[in-house]
Amino acid sequence: MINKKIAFLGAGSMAEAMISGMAESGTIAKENIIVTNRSNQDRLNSIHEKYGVRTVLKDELDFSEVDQFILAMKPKDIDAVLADLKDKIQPNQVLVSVLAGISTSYMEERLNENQQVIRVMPNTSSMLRESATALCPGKYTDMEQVQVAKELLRAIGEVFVIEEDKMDVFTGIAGSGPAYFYYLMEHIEETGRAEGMDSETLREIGAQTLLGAAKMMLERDESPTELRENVTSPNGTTAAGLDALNANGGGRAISEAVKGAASRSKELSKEIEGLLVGAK
Ligand SMILES: NC(=O)C1=CN([C@@H]2O[C@H](COP(=O)(O)OP(=O)(O)OC[C@H]3O[C@@H](n4cnc5c(N)ncnc54)[C@H](O)[C@@H]3O)[C@@H](O)[C@H]2O)C=CC1
Ligand SMILES: O=C(O)[C@@H]1CCC=N1
Repeated sequence: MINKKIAFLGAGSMAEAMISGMAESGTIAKENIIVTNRSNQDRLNSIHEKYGVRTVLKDELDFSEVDQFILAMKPKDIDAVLADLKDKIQPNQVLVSVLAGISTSYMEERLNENQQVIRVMPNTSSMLRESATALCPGKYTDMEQVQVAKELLRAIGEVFVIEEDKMDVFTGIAGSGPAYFYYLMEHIEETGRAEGMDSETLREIGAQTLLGAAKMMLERDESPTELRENVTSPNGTTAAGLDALNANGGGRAISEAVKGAASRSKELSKEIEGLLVGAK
């Protein structure tokens, strides 16, 4: 068990997914997880009741007791948060950000010299401890603190330490990725319903198919291409399905989804840095 205290700044859906996974994992004691937001006490009460973690409004947080802060607000709120944190956070404390598009250097430049920061990209499967999470440390972050963050994040799934210049594409693949699979399922369910099947059964069938394919990719040595070929009998049903996918731009649509999300991640950084006209 990790004997550190962490504080979430922001208690929205991503924070809740992480809190839920961490609270269940036994990696960190629930009383060492503190959750804050600006003003929504009802939301904090609900998180406390569901997960047994400590909750306080942000202005009531005792900063001195926290080892790692986890920033989990929207990217547009980052400047206000960093300005507020600058003189409160101590050199031995670490700022871990899950914000899409916010670079480690952006945070470092707005905090005191040599501040330890870590950029992370989880996904909402954190809730079931099945996230694919990326991590990259800033320039001044101790390896020991990186290890602590890694161990904590392992409580919510698999952790990949990557170069920061890969963070945008990682966001496009894994941060946003669950949404693509849900979208796929929405269409599968819709098609099955049109053929008279009920939604509940379809959900189970679709999810089990996805889970089986995911496990095949993780546990077998074959590449996705080989696995696909094994399903595809000559002149059979899969070949017909794949032909329809190709004819309708299925492969291209998937690539474009990843590229679109990655490019939005880049764009978010520019908007925040005020380099883009019409920034919000
Ligand atoms: N939702 C997702 O699947 C993922 C989200 N992220 C990142 O997580 C962040 C949060 O996203 P969501 O949870 O979806 O947003 P959300 O809107 O559900 O939650 C944001 C929360 O932050 C709070 N907040 C804003 N300013 C604050 C401050 N100064 N101090 C404390 N709390 C503050 C808001 O009241 C709100 O509760 C975003 O930056 C996003 O890029 C990263 C990976 C996946
Ligand atoms: O949609 C977003 O911007 C966030 C970041 C990755 C997933 N959700």
